Amino acid sequence: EEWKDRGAAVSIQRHVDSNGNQTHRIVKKGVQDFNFGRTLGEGSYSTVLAATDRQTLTEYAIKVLDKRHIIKEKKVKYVNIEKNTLNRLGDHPGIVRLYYTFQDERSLYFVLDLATGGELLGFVKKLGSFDEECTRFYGAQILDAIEYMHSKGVIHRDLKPENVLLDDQMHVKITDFGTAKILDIPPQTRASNSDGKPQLDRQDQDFANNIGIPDHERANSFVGTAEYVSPELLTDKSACKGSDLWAFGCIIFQLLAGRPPFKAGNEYQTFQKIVNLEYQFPPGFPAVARDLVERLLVLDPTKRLTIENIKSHPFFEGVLWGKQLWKQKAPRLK
Ligand SMILES: Nc1ncnc2c1ncn2[C@@H]1O[C@H](COP(=O)(O)OP(=O)(O)OP(=O)(O)O)[C@@H](O)[C@H]1O
Ligand SMILES: O=C(O)[C@@H]1CCC(=O)N(CCc2ccc(Cl)cc2)[C@H]1c1ccccc1Cl
Repeated sequence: EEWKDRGAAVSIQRHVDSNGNQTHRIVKKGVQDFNFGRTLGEGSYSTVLAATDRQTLTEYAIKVLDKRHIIKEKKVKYVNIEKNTLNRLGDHPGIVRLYYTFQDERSLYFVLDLATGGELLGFVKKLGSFDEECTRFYGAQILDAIEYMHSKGVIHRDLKPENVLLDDQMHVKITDFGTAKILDIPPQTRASNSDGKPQLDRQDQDFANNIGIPDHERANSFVGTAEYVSPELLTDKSACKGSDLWAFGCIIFQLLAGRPPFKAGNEYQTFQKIVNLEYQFPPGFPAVARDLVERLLVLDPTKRLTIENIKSHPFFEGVLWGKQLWKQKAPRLK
């Protein structure tokens, strides 16, 4: 009973030992197991604090969500989406990893990778814009992480430089999965109940209840950050994997130009520019990068470059994809 009042959670850590045998360790972590340090930042429903695990001295970022506030703002669904998505995406160097979750009477806690470098946006603002080499490196890491997400049936839906964090090696760590979309949850049917019908769990039940309801009629149909929203999300309210590649095109443009392609006085005008594909390249925008961006910022998502096409585009010539990409030194941002 002791673990209940310590707000601890029992979590199963999958462990693969040196000769590849998989074991499971029962790990019980709670608030008492960490020394909380400085505030790294604040979200609408959350505070993120640096923290050290008192046993292992490992440093983490712990995202603390206020239950009362979440319930009041009707964001409980997003909390579950963030947790379920992060649990699915536990094994990629370019995605913030979720180690534990636990709660106490007031808060929910997400123990995450600590990204000490802060947001990519900060560096773009500080430097004005990136040169081609830096854009290639950060673009490649972001694309590699998107490829992994999509392979796990996850669409981020709100990719932007604020959600691309950097770790102590200045490597990419993508965060903020509360508004992600999990595709085709394979209906895991449980042991069938009395009348022999397969028993669906809540997640599948929820999915099954909503299936066939187009996004725009679904209560929580979500729109990302204006500048990076894809045209299909604005016109028929449905996001697809291509929506993340539209946002990727906006990010590549912004790293080189120092501003996003679609920006107007207010959200409505920004949306108009997007659906009318109204954007201009600044003078001096590199031609190879321009070609890549022009093939990503395409209104019809089925006509956009696929991840494979992007990886073999001349702009990414020479990039070593896969594990190599994450072992190399980040180019100095200048
Ligand atoms: N793993 C992390 N390591 C370091 N800093 C982080 C980490 N996660 C979030 N932060 C920082 O903490 C701040 C709050 O992040 P959080 O995800 O809680 O809210 P948000 O998504 O930025 O805001 P909102 O909830 O309004 O979208 C952000 O500025 C972010 O840069
Ligand atoms: O899904 C889980 O892992 C557990 C299941 C048991 C549980 O009670 N919670 C918290 C559910 C919850 C979600 C939102 C609010 Cl505002 C309050 C409680 C879930 C939870 C615990 C800690 C952190 C996040 C979550 Cl979703």
